[in-house]
Order: sequence, then C-alpha cells, then structure tokens
Amino acid sequence: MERIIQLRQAVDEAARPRSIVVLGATGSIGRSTAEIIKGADGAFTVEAVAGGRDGRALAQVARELGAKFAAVADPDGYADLKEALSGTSIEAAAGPQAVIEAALHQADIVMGAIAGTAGVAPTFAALAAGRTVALANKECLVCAGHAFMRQAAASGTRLLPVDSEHNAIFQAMGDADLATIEMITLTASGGPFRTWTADEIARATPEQALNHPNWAMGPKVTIDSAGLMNKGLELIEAHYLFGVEAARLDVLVHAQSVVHGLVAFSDGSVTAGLAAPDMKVPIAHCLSHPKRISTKARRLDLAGVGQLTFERPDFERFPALRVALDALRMGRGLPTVLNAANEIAVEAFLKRLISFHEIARMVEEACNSALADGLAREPESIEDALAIDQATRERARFALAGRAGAAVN
Ligand SMILES: NC(=O)C1=CN([C@@H]2O[C@H](COP(=O)(O)OP(=O)(O)OC[C@H]3O[C@@H](n4cnc5c(N)ncnc54)[C@H](OP(=O)(O)O)[C@@H]3O)[C@@H](O)[C@H]2O)C=CC1
Ligand SMILES: CC(=O)[C@@H](O)[C@H](O)COP(=O)(O)O
Ligand SMILES: [Mn+2]
Repeated sequence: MERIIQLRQAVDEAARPRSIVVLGATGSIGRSTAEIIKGADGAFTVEAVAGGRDGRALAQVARELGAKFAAVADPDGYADLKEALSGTSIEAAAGPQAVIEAALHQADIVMGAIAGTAGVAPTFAALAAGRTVALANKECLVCAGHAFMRQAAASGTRLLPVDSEHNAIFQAMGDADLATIEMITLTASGGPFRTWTADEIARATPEQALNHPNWAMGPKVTIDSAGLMNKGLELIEAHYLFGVEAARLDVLVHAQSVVHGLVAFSDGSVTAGLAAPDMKVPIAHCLSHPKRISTKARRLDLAGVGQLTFERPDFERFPALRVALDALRMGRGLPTVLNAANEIAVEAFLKRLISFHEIARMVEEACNSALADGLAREPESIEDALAIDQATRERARFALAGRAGAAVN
C-alpha cells in the first residue's frame, strides 16, 4: 500500500508544473528564460522574479510570467515597479533583502542570472534553503566556489550549469567517473578581437569590445569575452563545478561557437556538446532536467556552418586568460580577488577611465598585492569570500582614483 502511495506521489509530482524563481529576470539570460517558460505549454509556473534597478522592465516580465512577487534591488526602482504593477495582485518589493526574499520563495528551481557578484548572496540563499539552482552567474563560483559546492553537498541540492560550455560538458560527461576523465576542454569564440594585433586591442573602445561576434549578452560578460577573461572565469567555474584540477582543464579558440565543450576519457574517447549559439538551449536543459522539453531554440545546421576551426589561445594578446589561469593554479583566495578586481576594471573601462589592456593589468596587480600582504587566503565561508571581495574592491577603486591622466577613448 505504501509503495502505491509513493508511486502515486511520484506520478503527481511529474505531472504538476515546475515552479521557478528567476533572479536577473530583465537581463539577457532572464529574457531567454522567460521565452522558454512562455513557450513550454504550462510546464512551468513562476513564483517570483528579481532585477537590479529597472522597475518598469521587471514589472513587465512579472506580468508576462504571472509571477506572484517582484523584487528590485535598487530602492530607487520601487516607485516604477509599484506603479507598473498596479491593478495586478503581484507583490512589489525593493532592496537587496527583497531580492533574497524572492530567492527564498518556495520553488522547484531558481534561475541564478543576476550579473556579477551582486548575485552571490541571493543565489547562495536559495541553495542554502535547499533549492535546485540553475546557475548562469559564473561569478558565484569564482568568488566563492568552495562555499557554494560545500553548501550544495550539505543541502543535498544540485547546481545545474547554464553557462553554455559547462552545460555542454555536463551533458558530455554523463555519469562518468572523474578518474576516467583525462581532459575537459572549454571552447572560446575568441570574441571581437580574435584576429586583432596587441596594439589594436590595447586601443579598443567600449563599442568595439561590446560587439561580440556570436552572442548577444549583457555588458559585463561581453567585455569579459573580448579579453578572454570570460574563459579564465569559466576555467575557475569548471574547476569548482566538476571537481577537476587546473591540469585537466583546457581552452581552445573555436570561432564558430558550435562545439561548446569536450570531455576526453582515459580510453581515448572524446565526447562533446554541440548546439547553435543560443542560450535557450542550456536554459531549457536545466529547467527541465533530467527530462527534455521541446523548444523553439535555434537548431544547429552543420552543413550551413561548413567548417569548424580550433586553435590554441594566444596568451600574449590575451593576458587576462593567463592571469586567471595563474589565480586558479595558485588558489588561496586569488579567484575571489581576481573576480572583484575584474568587476571594478570592467566598470572603469566602460566608463572610459582605463583602456582595454589595463583591465588585465589592474587585475594582475590586485592579485599580486593580495598575495604580498596576506589578503589572499582561501575563503572559508560565503561571508569570508564577500569580505575579501569588498576589500579588493576598495583597493581597486583607490588605485583607480590615484591614476594620473584623463579619460581614454
Ligand atoms: N548572457 C549570456 O548569454 C550569458 C550570461 N552568463 C552569465 O549570466 C549572468 C547574467 O548575464 P546577462 O543576462 O548577460 O546579464 P545582463 O546584464 O543582461 O542582466 C543582468 C540581470 O541582473 C539584474 N541585476 C543586476 N544587479 C542586480 C541585483 N543587485 N539584484 C538583482 N538583480 C540584479 C539586472 O537587472 P537590471 O537590468 O534592472 O539592472 C538584469 O536583470 C552573468 O553572470 C553572466 O556571466 C553566462 C553565459 C551566457
Ligand atoms: C554564451 C556563453 O556561455 C558565454 O559565456 C560565452 O562563453 C561567451 O563567448 P566567449 O566564448 O567569447 O567567451
Ligand atoms: Mn560561457
């Protein structure tokens, strides 16, 4: 009798729609998530959405998705959110604590798609509350990878990788024993400067760096991609996510962004994850995992693509990748420092306060000075990671303020 009840519960569970919280609902990943949810024929319901400062855009996505709760991090966005939700039963809230409240709404899956380190606290709160997290926000793992992975194990919850390379690798790995994996390779598009000289890259403008050849993404990740810092952050992300050390992680430049990740095994077999460059593919995979749903995501047309090319990354023209790889190899909290300094440097580049090649230089200086004076240490907890992050930001801002010279580009 008990077995029959269990079976019935399992059937009921499988039949009911999955409930979702979307953190970063107004961004590039957030909008693609909304498209998947709306096209999934009632397979999903949305409990809560959260955004940064655009209350009007958040209200629109909350209405589209029928969310019950909408939280905007910046209190200045509240009036717009409240006004745009009038006449609905959707509750509006504002402030960082309200974003955490959204993350803690009862749901089957939380989509972690806030840009940057602002995503760490709410995403961690969802994980600690036992939610399955579909993780787009790579900065969570770069800033506090140990804490996230430990918490996932302690809460018995899963982190499902949304980042295209990690999602492809996750699918290509299957349930392989880690000991049988010789190498995990992440591909990099090479970004808009793949064929540029070092001098040209050094003088690149924000507009040029924001012009990614294959993906339409938010500004932070697009700038990261242009200097290959994104690939460095992704190596660190892969290290924590898959539990594989730096020596078994590799990068290949693959301009077509069709093969997103590869896994080479001890018997010589290689499996790979392929898809058209459309984030709706990994988003749908994570939201429906372990099942699959039907989507209108772009289909891969290999004959149309014609040629797939692969080359080694150039560490001279793209020093950010070397700096990130060094941080991964050295550990001791350097990924946390790297992540924080990079965010400040990218912000400064976008405000034309520094030139493109100074991003990697600033980040390397932050890592070196953290090593020299003891700031770099393995963060034991999320609070510890955020304290190192904060201290690094203050130093990086101080270094920026002390820079002679006017705006560039
Ligand atoms: N875009 C992509 O294709 C990919 C992105 N990723 C990763 O996914 C994450 C999101 O990227 P992307 O969608 O491109 O970024 P976007 O800049 O497009 O969107 C960021 C989202 O985060 C919100 N946000 C910002 N600050 C806060 C905050 N303090 N609290 C709550 N919400 C906040 C923004 O709201 P508002 O607009 O109001 O500020 C917006 O909804 C990043 O970590 C990125 O590296 C990974 C792989 C691919
Ligand atoms: C879509 C995605 O996953 C991005 O993180 C992507 O990797 C960016 O492209 P690059 O390969 O140019 O960094
Ligand atoms: Mn990626």
